[in-house]
Amino acid sequence: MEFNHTNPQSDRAGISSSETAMLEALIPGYALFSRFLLSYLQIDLTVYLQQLVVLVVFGAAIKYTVGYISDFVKEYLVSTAEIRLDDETFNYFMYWISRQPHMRRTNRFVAGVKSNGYCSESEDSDDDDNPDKDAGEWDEPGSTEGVSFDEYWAKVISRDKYKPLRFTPSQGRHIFWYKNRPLMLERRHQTSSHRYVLNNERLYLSCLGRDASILRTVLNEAQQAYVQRDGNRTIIYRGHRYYSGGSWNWTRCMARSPRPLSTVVLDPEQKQDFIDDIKEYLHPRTRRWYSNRGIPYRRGYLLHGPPGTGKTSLCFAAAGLFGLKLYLLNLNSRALDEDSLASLFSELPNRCIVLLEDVDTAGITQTRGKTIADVKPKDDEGEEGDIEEIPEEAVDAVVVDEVASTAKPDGITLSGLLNVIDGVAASEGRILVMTSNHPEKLDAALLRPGRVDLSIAFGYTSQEAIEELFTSIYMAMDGDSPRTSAAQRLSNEHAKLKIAGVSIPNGHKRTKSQELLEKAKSEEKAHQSYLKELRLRINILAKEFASIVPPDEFTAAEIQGYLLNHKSTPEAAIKGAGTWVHALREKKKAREEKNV
Ligand SMILES: Nc1ncnc2c1ncn2[C@@H]1O[C@H](COP(=O)(O)OP(=O)(O)OP(=O)(O)O)[C@@H](O)[C@H]1O
Repeated sequence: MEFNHTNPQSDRAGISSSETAMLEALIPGYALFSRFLLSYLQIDLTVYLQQLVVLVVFGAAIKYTVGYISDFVKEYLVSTAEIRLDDETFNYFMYWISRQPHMRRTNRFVAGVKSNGYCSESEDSDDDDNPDKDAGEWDEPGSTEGVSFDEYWAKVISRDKYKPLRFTPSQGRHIFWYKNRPLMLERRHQTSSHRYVLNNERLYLSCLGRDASILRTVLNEAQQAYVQRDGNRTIIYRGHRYYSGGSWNWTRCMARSPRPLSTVVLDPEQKQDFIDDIKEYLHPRTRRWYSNRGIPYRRGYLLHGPPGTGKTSLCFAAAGLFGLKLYLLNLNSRALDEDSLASLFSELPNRCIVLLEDVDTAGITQTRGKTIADVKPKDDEGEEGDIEEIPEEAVDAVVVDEVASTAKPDGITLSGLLNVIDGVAASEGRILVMTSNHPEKLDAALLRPGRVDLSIAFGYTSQEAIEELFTSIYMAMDGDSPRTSAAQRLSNEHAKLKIAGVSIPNGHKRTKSQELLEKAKSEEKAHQSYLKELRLRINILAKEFASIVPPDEFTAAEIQGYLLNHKSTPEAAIKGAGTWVHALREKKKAREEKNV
């Protein structure tokens, strides 16, 4: 029965080789590994093959089942909100969570002096970073009296040294309770192929159940907390990208106290025109009016004039007056290409001011100068209003040709800018303000109505403006004077006592509250008469100062700079004005000669 005789060794070897081949196909390197074990450790893997296969299959089944269950849970039993780093919601949430009680108990956290530690900007996101707050503390009723500057300053400096630490959740998963419901936050780094990505994070906020309303509530609350902290401050954003090669985004860079419009010295009519124009544009009926007529709802302004004459200040004051956010973009950045510019403009909110400063230096001025001259008849040159005479199609046709021949390898071209300002896909609802020191260098196409609807010329300071600047520096303003604070304090105390119903014991005719009120009234009266006297005195000094400083020769910035050197001594400012004028003239002359 030789035929039936079986050699277990050869049989096993036979099974082994076929199975090894099969396993080799499934697990590359299996044959080598099993031979290695057999030769050096005398372990025959084929003996354990069945167990191994069962183990692998079991493992795979468990993995699959867990994955399936996890997917099922995620899909049907859990709701999740994804928050991306480049969106402002990330700031809202991090700010909010850093102030939650559970962050004091968690054992895994990121410690930092900013709640959003990823931000490269010097964002004054925390209340503690707000310089207005320091000033406010100094003004606080009672704080000025009996507190010397040295004491106050020591307090501020010590607080600056010990910036409060903010704690935010670290990478990974965190469970916390919100309104008696468990929520899970996952902070995750996204892997990126970019070498320069320092931090590319996402947050995933989940709750049990398919009803995600609790997540919306959390995020709304976070937004409210973040926005409330800003109060009436003007929020400034900057076009920015986190890393080379990354996408451009608007990054919040600071929140500043609004600048009162009255502090911008400009021809009152021009100032009013600008403000009225914006007001009219923002009116809801105007939006409807535009849309009924198929006109794109956009408004553009050009503020032009020498440096330091108040262009940026006016724009900033307007943003504060209308409570609009200010979006700054530097067109000079070589890294900014046309696609990025278009994407930035497409992300603008419905109502905001976009400020493009010094457009004449953005390298887009010469791009079409020659071409426009070609299109324009020679005898039309220099006449105002000729810009509109250029047929639109001709201009646009030229743009394409010209761009093809002059497009730079980096930076933006004029056509790119024109497209985002009023191309078919251009954003609506925003107010565009461009500033320029040399409007004559700007291309006519950039200035045509629809792109620039109102131009405001800023010039050197006139005699009235010099007087106004002088008055604005030396005139007492709200909060300047401790007297105002004292009167305010007394009045507040009176109100508090009134609310608390505090009164002097029986037998006394007048309540303490009444006494305080009368004291506050008399202090206020004295303060008002002091202000009246001061106003009269400052007006006389302002005229004197304006008679020394020649009109239409210096910028407001130059005059303001000089007056700031004599901040509390107007008489000294007048005394030194003649010498200052002479010195500044010499300086300017020397600069001009150097430039020639
Ligand atoms: N018309 C003005 N009224 C009040 N302050 C002014 C005026 N012009 C300039 N200043 C002061 O001068 C400084 C510079 O002003 P601002 O930045 O607005 O000038 P600008 O015209 O935008 O200058 P640039 O062209 O260099 O950007 C600010 O501190 C501002 O307070």
